[in-house]
Amino acid sequence: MGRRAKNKQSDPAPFAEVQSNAAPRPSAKKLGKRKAEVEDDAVTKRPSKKVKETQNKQTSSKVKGKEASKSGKLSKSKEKSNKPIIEDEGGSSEGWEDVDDDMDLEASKHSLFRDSDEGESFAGFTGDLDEYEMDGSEISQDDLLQGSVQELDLDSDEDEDEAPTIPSSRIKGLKSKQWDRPSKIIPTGSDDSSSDEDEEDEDGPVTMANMEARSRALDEKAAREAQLDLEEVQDAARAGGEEDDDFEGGEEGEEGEETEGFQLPTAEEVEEEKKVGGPQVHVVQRRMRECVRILDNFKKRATPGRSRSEYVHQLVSDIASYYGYNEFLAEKLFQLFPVSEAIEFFEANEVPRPVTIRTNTLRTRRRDLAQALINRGVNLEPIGKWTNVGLQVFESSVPIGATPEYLAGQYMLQAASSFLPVIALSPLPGERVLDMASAPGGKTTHMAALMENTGVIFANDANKARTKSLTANVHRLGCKNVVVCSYDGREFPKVMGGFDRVLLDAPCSGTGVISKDASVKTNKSERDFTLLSHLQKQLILCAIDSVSPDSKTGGYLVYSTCSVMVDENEAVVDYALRKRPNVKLVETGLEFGKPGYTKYRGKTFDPKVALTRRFYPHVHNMDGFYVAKFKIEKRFKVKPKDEDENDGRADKMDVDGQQDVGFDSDEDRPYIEVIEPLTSIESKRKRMKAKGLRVPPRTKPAPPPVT
Ligand SMILES: C[S@@+](CC[C@H](N)C(=O)[O-])C[C@H]1O[C@@H](n2cnc3c(N)ncnc32)[C@H](O)[C@@H]1O
Repeated sequence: MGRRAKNKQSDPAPFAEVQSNAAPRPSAKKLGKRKAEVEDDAVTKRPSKKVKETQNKQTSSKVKGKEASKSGKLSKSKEKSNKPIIEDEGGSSEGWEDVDDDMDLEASKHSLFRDSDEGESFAGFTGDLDEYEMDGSEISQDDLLQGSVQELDLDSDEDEDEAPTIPSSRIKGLKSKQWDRPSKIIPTGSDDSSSDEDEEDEDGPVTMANMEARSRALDEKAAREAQLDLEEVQDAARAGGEEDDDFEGGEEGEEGEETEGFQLPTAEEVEEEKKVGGPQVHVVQRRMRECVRILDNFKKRATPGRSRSEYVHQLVSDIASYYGYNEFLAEKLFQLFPVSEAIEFFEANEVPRPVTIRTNTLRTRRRDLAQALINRGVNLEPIGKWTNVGLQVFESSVPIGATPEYLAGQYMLQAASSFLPVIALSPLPGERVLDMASAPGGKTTHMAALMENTGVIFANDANKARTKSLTANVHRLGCKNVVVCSYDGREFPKVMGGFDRVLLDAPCSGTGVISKDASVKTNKSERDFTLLSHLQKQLILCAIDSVSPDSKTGGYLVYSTCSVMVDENEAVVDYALRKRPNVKLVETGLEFGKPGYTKYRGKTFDPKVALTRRFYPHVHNMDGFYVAKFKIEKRFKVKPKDEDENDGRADKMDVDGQQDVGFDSDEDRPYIEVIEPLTSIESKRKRMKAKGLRVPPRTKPAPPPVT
């Protein structure tokens, strides 16, 4: 069983849905882990709006299957529709006998499956820094070189190469509100224009000819449902259940607003709760609702004498126990959002994201792939307008990770968010590209397709074991312009430089992919974030220095993570801007995403950091992700500026200046101290030996850095 499957969570209903009079439970320590179990007991009540919409969506989902069935495509496979879409490698291939070759392919010739190249790839990784037993000061150099990369396993595990699995809840129970209907992978409230109210789903079979219209109608419906969901969550969070009718009154005229009936627990009560193993679930749920409601309008709703931080503290503590996070991480994530949005984020992490695939345009066209998969009984549709290679899979009677098309390399199983950095980088045919942390190759193979198998991509990953799956994917997808290598990214550009474009899809905490790997909820500590941010800062400087400012066609770096943490994103980007005055941030070219923070908890970043993009599960229905794009210019000499005048930043591109741009400021020292030993001749010799390369004689000086 894959890691994803192991970490799979059931899909509990939003806390707001569980009535506060649910049957009391004796103890609720580790509530998060037992949440689903608890909810079985709890009386659930869905707001009427929700019920209606849910019925619609279920109908719609069924209708899709019915349509396909009518067209003769799913007649047998429908019976098997409860089978997993994707099975572990070696999973069965049953369902293939359902293939119907009679589909009128001509009908598909026009319409939505425009061919093109974009998007791809899989989502991030999640590393477990706890496995890396090191204590800051006692790290040996070799540990830092190899341990930090390989033992940390700073890689995403929800990879397309590893027998893709879908949590069974996606297929069987249809519990997930986001899964059991075609929820759209786009920003909510997007630019969908057209049209008719409720286009009927039952008016005929799905064909390639009518699929675009159908798809649009479903998208619209999904957008409406998403909006209703959002409103519902917000209402529930604010109003705290139907008994709290005071919220409807709005902000005005609430003078005598009801605050009675809920009091924060006293220290003694908290102690009592602890003694009996923690609070009961319904107590936690009610307290969370009340805290959200009060924090939403603290002045009017708080109990006199209680501070805002007391409510926040209680809410964070309850979030941690309810959703199963450690308190440190619950608080760090909570701080990212306004109060009720934070709840939406935590809720979204309980729900799996849609299954998506990327067409490999080196092997096929999207419409042909869609047709082939429809013929096999796969229910799918294009992801959204922002990608012309992505398909979202709703249900399938065959394992999506083992179809003949998959094995023939016609597609990659990839999270929609992983398409984004490659779209932002937009490598061109004939270019020289570095993918600095590339395994298992979702983004590498996407880039190879955009480059039409020309030029060259150096696909590097420090973890040698992971380069095996990278190589396998490169072969399966027919990428002929890829050279796989395994260096610590911090050795670039000394290993090689002069790239037109570089992608640094950095090792990160995986806080954007908690729905795929729930272990992140409990295995991250403050020290992990410090170490990761440190590594990311080292890597980004090396990535910048690997780009050729003289590139005729490019000169770009894209930095991405599957983390939502500011320390791993904006703080790293801002650091790079300060350390390398020859780079500037540019538009990512992505049509959606929230702007990066320019101010966060007392820190101020370069205003241009707003050009970077954040993606969230609760907003975009995709994994949490971050994308920044830099243009690298020539390294002119710069004149140091008066610290006071310029916030310590060098005056960029002042050719009359004196001081070269470099690493050698005091601020860099802690980073250099780690890098330097790693690039010493001796450790280089060791690494070369380990790789089976010929080691140069000891007298030979190390090659000069490539600039
Ligand atoms: C987020 S994953 C990359 C996913 C990949 N870009 C894809 O789309 O398939 C991060 C990768 O960074 C690698 N890594 C960790 N530390 C590294 C380092 N110092 N240098 C290069 N790669 C590193 C991990 O082995 C992991 O494969």
